[in-house]
Amino acid sequence: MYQFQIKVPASSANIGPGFDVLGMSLEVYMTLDVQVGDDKGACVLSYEGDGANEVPLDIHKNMISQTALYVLRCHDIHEFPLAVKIHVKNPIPLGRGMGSSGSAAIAGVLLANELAHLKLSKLQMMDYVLMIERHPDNVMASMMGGFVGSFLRELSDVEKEAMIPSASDLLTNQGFSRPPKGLGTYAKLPWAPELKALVVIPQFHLSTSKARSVLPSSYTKPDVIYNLQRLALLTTALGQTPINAHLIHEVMKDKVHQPYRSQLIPGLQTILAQMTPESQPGLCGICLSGAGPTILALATDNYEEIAQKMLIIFKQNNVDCNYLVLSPAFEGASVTY
Ligand SMILES: Nc1ncnc2c1ncn2[C@@H]1O[C@H](COP(=O)(O)OP(=O)(O)O)[C@@H](O)[C@H]1O
Ligand SMILES: N[C@@H](CCOP(=O)(O)O)C(=O)O
Repeated sequence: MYQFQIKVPASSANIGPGFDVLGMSLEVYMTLDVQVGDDKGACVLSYEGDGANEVPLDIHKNMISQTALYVLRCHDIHEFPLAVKIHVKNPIPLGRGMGSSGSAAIAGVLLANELAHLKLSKLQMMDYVLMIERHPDNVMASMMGGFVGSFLRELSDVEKEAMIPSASDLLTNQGFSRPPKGLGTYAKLPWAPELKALVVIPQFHLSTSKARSVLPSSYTKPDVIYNLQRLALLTTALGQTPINAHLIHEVMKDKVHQPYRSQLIPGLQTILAQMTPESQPGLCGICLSGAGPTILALATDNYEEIAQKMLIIFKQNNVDCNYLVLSPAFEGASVTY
């Protein structure tokens, strides 16, 4: 018998104008305590934490084990190689824009990699993660750690066919294809040590698929230019000391996803309009975290005061929230024996 622990941080993706491009890992960790037996046998899942009442424990329905089984199938292995007990502790809130599904997919790929001794590198494992999550920003940050920019490789027509089965078909084994190799490329970006992430987490779920369904299929040239100009400066502005709060506030503005998603998040527009470095000393930039409804405020001080102001605006919109002040999880996902 042997045991190991998988640890995967949460994430906050997009960071304003970097839709599907930028992400930061957050030091809230989902852990899997894994005990592997000596013989063949069942895979038994147990779970505590956020979503304990809704996350299925059937290995063919749970996203972590489904992802692990998908990776094993890609290596012509059709069940867990040995009996295994997996205890999941998950403090990452589900369906809130803090990357819970991405972290679950990463945990599943790391699990398969260990159980079948696949010896895949983190970047190779990302090919499987990206078949499930399809956008790189949140998962690349959780896997690699820190503040990360990423993109997906352009695919040939043959490779595009591999992407035809939906993630849900791959997970439920209704469809099958292996990932194209080298799908994701990333760079770790500088992060000023005085910057912390204040996440204000509304008490309602918004699935990423619903939040993507309200986005338009095309954008105007001025809106694209607006985001590109800010994105270019943002990648430097968040790494500079001393912090330039006014610059950060301006370059975290977005016209590609937030305006469309505000219909799903009561209070978002007011928060983005009212919360500025002038009105809230210590605040730098503010944006939707991932697909929402969580708000990410980057700040250097006065976290409690900034959070309370946002809680009041959400309350005026009948939304209750809690909040956390977090640093980036610089190490990313890990496995320890
Ligand atoms: N630890 C987990 N174990 C199993 N499934 C999970 C876990 N975390 C997330 N999920 C799945 O991912 C869904 C949420 O994903 P999504 O809508 O993308 O929101 P998020 O912004 O939290 O990633 C959950 O409803 C659940 O199906
Ligand atoms: N770029 C994606 C990021 C989704 O992140 P999540 O944390 O909400 O899963 C998007 O904005 O749709």
